[in-house]
Amino acid sequence: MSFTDLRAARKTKSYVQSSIPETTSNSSASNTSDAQKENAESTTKVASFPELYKALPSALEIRVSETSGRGIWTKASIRAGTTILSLKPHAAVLSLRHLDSHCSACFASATTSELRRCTKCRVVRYCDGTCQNNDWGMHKQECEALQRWFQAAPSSDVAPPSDAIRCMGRILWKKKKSGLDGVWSKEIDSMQSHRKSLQPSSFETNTHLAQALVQYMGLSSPADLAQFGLSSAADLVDLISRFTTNTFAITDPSLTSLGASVSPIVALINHSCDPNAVVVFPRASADPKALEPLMQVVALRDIHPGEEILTSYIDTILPKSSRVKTLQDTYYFTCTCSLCSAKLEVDPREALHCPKNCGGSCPLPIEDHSLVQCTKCRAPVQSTDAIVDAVRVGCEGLEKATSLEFKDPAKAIQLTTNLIPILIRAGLAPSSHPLLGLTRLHESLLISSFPSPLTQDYLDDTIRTATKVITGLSALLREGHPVLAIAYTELGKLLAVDEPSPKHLAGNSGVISGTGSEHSLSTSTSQLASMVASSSYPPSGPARLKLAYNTLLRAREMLKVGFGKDNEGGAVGKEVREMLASLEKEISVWKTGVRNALEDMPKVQSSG
Ligand SMILES: C[S@@+](CC[C@H](N)C(=O)[O-])C[C@H]1O[C@@H](n2cnc3c(N)ncnc32)[C@H](O)[C@@H]1O
Repeated sequence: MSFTDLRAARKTKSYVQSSIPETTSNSSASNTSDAQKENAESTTKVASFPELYKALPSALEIRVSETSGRGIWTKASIRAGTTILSLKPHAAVLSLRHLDSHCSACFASATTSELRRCTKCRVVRYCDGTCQNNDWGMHKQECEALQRWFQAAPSSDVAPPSDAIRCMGRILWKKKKSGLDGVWSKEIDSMQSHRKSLQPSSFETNTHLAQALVQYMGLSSPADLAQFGLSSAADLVDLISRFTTNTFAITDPSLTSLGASVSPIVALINHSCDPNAVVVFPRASADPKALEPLMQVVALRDIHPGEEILTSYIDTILPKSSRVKTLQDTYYFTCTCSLCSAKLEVDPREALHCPKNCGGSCPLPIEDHSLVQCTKCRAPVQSTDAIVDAVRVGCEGLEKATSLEFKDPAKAIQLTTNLIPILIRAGLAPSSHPLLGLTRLHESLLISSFPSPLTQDYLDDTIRTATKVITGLSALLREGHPVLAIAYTELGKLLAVDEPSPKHLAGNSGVISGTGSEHSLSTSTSQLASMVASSSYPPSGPARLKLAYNTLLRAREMLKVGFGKDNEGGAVGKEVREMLASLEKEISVWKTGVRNALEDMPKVQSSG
């Protein structure tokens, strides 16, 4: 058992003994066998808190493992696309960027003028009085705290506190309101903390956060802390550690991050870089006002009885070294999942095309002058130092462009435009890091900067970029993964946009070279990869419509997995169904037009 395992085991003990991690002594699990015994007993002891986790369906159970502490296992078979858990988070807040464009209660998006702003704090906005009333229990004290925050601010342009601070504020006020011994509070207190393992840098960050939280909540003495079940500043740092380990990003149905949320039940799920389930917010509840934001855990593949439900805490398109670092820095464990322990000859996240184009691939060289060759034809890769340099520059550029995405999109797009060709010339496969990250960012920048009027070249360039994103993602993600489903949806939508100056009207038939006819417009990854390499891609006119239709059909199937089949892929699934219906009409109008034209043709010929 590694040190990390032992540490995870200790955490299990702390939960089992008191359900309040901060009271655990570090010396209580001083050796591996003690820890193993304690973990073995934990399953029974978890059951001794029957009042907690009532929302867990009976087909699921909490078990404790030596390596990862508590987790959720299934007793029944679960089919891909099944919604395993569906619940409202204990607490949720919008990030600063979305406070003016989304309702702070149900998280629906709207224009700023459609939303009603709270007249007192002037920070949060709501769809209407119903949403405002629904949120009042949470917002009441938050509202006073926000007013205090601005009164104490040195200038009028000070931003509200970060989403982490506002979310922790909501948690503490709700704990007090619902009773420190109540189920709600106990579930929050039972979430795993890594206070004792904090790195010095994280400790410093958490201490700063603690200071901001104290200021925001207007706490000035230990007595003030006691009302929230906290007895010292160390308890506050512990709350922050628990928050960091157990927070989920709230996303909209297209996976744009909207803010932060905490759900103690969903936080019981352990991590895998090759997950069998995913956490999404499909926005498909029957009563959006009261139930949203509804958090759902959906099965990405069939899961068998006795299997653990595992989601990914991080972006799995990243190479192993980045995943290991993030998991260690933020979650304090070393991942031993099937992907991390697989001995891959070439990881598609770090792959080069064969220099002889034999169809094989080569691992990325990791240092200058390292010897790499194609795993199929054994052709050696030349100029490895130039490739290493290109990757380094690409990684730095990706970081910079990501930080500029909203602050200075023109600069960000300049960076992605310059860097992508460098990495392509270096031979990186579309699924390789940082090429895939840059291509995804480039697509999203192109879409958000659509010129008015839109030009054919700009639209076609965006379509080519979206196609390359799918080619890269398909090598890494399971069919039906929500990220892939949204990528197909984006491409389908782009293909369905009215062409500003259609090529087919300028004499181009709209048939893609290499595909023969519009009937062979397949959306398989290999077909998309060969299409995007052709100079006549994307097609124009009817062939484009047909490709849009096929792409959206594929997206609909994937959305039904990634966002749940019960709700037919959530809000995006619904939008795609509507688009398919209107494309069907467009295609049939076009077919009728062609038929009529063909029927008219002989008459024209005979009269001539
Ligand atoms: C969100 S919690 C998951 C539930 C947690 N196991 C518990 O007992 O409350 C995240 C923490 O669980 C542990 N964990 C999650 N996945 C793990 C894994 N694959 N291997 C080892 N530890 C893991 C780590 O300590 C991590 O910080």
